[in-house]
Amino acid sequence: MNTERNFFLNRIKAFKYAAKGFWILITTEKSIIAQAIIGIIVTIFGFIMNLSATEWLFQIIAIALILVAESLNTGIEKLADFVHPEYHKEIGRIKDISAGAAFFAAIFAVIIGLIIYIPKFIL
Ligand SMILES: Nc1ncnc2c1ncn2[C@@H]1O[C@H](COP(=O)(O)OP(=O)(O)OP(=O)(O)O)[C@@H](O)[C@H]1O
Repeated sequence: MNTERNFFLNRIKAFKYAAKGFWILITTEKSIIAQAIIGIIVTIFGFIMNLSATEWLFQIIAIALILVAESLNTGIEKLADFVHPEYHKEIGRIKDISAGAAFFAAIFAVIIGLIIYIPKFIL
């Protein structure tokens, strides 16, 4: 019973830490704020273009993919700067790889965007 209670208390605590991290990201991290603003603009555009339910789902997934990848990239950059603030070739490589993950997400988000919007403008 007690371990069960601890489990739930720990889950609530973990949720609070995660919410704190979310708040840090959206209030202090310029790259996340910029991506969130783009996400809001694209969402407004979605309303203007009257997207179908399926198109909305893919657009929301694309926005989420970008924000999640960018957030993890930010975390890895912070960790790298903390463990090794000075210049190091390997830190540069780690940061490049981490940024590459965000780039991956961006490529697929653009593909999703093209599939949704090209027919609306061309057909
Ligand atoms: N300590 C370092 N040692 C070697 N290369 C680094 C180091 N810090 C940054 N770099 C290089 O500079 C690039 C940009 O790093 P930085 O941490 O400034 O990321 P950024 O994308 O500019 O960050 P932000 O998301 O804050 O704009 C890295 O991908 C890496 O190639």
